Amino acid sequence: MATRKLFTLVFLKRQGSVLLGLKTRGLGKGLWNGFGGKIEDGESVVNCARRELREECGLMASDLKQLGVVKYEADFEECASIVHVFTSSKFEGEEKASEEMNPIKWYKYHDIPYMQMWPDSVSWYPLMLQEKFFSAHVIYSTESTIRESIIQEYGSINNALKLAQ
Ligand SMILES: Nc1[nH]c(=O)nc2c1ncn2[C@H]1C[C@H](O)[C@@H](COP(=O)(O)OP(=O)(O)OP(=O)(O)O)O1
Repeated sequence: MATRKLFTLVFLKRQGSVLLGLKTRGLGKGLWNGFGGKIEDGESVVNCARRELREECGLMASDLKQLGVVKYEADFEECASIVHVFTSSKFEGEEKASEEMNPIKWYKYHDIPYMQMWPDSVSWYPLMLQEKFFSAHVIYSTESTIRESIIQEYGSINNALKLAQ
């Protein structure tokens, strides 16, 4: 079986806005995104989501809910990436930028800067913003060109999780 890298990605929501950060380094540098990163050995998916959120924007979420799974493949890479997507609208702590995400900013849903984000974001953010359960399977042919994208909406997270198996 091809190797896979596992990630989390968290979106905090407040009154029609979502908190995004500008990534300063590594994968997705220079692009706005939610908060997340690689799942460490022995770490549960939800604990990774909590940890990365706190590390990258200073906030702690008390009701993280998994909405979806995004699977990324690329014609020029052996390894697939599985991203577990969460949301929360209950959080506390001191909101602050970090070394990895700077600045951080609340964006109204209609003002999300899709032109400065991963090209696949626009295809599944609408489901995520509406709190729908979903899966997205995205295949890139170059770093900025999507060759194929299959987005599906479900009644529960269980079907979406099949993409992570
Ligand atoms: N095509 C894509 N579209 C998207 O919206 N998010 C993506 C994506 N590919 C990866 N991501 C997300 C997953 C994850 O939340 C983040 C990348 O995580 P990183 O590589 O920064 O992980 P870490 O924070 O563990 O890294 P370091 O601390 O720098 O080692 O970007």
